[in-house]
Amino acid sequence: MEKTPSYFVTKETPHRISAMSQETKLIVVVRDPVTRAISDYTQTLSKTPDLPSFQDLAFRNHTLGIVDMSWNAIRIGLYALHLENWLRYFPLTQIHFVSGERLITDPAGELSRVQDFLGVKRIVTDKHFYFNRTKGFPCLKKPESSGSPRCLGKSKGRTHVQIDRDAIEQLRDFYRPYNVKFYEMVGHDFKWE
Ligand SMILES: Nc1ncnc2c1ncn2[C@@H]1O[C@H](COP(=O)(O)OS(=O)(=O)O)[C@@H](OP(=O)(O)O)[C@H]1O
Repeated sequence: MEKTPSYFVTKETPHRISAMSQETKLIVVVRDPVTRAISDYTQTLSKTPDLPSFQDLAFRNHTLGIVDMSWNAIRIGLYALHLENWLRYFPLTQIHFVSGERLITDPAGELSRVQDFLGVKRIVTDKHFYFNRTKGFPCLKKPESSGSPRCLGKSKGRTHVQIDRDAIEQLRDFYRPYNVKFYEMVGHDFKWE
C-alpha cells in the first residue's frame, strides 16, 4: 500500500500507476471542496504566517465572484476533472471514494465499504472506535495485543480561518456544477451543499 494526497490531482500519476499495475485498487478520500480549500489554506498559513488573505488567493475578482482555478487549494477540489483523467487509465470499479465527512461521523461504516471494496473480511467494525470529544475525531481503540489508543496528531483538526459568508457562497456556486458532475460520475451524492 502507498498513499500520497497529491496522487489524485497530479496529471502524470494515473499513467504511471497503470504502467506499474493495471490491477491497482485506488482509494480517494474526498470532502466538501469549500471546506477542503479552507483547511488547506489554514494549514499553509500555519507554516507561512505572512500569506495573503484567503480571499486574495481564491478570487481573481472578488466583487464579480471570479474564482482563481489555478490556485492549488481551489484546483484540488475540482474532483470531476481529476477523476476524468483517472478514468482514461482505470475503470471506475477500481476506484473507491471515501467521504471525509463520514469518516468522522461513521468511521466504521466508511471502513466497511473500504473493506468490501478491497474484498477483505470486515474485521474493522464499530467496536474498534471511540469518539474523542476534545479532538472532535474518532480514535482507534487500543489494539487487543498492546499499545495505547491511536488518535489523529496535533496538527489535525486545526480551527479553520474564518471566511466571510459572501466568499463561501461564491465558492459554493463555483463548485456546485463540478460537484454535481462528480456525483453523477461516481453514482453517489456526497451532499456537499
Ligand atoms: N482520519 C481522518 N478522518 C477525517 N479527517 C481527517 C483524517 N485524517 C486527517 N483528516 C483531515 O484532513 C485534513 C488534512 O489532513 P492532513 O493534515 O493529514 O493533510 S496532509 O496530508 O498533511 O496534507 C485535516 O482537516 P482539518 O482538520 O479540517 O483542517 C485533517 O483533520
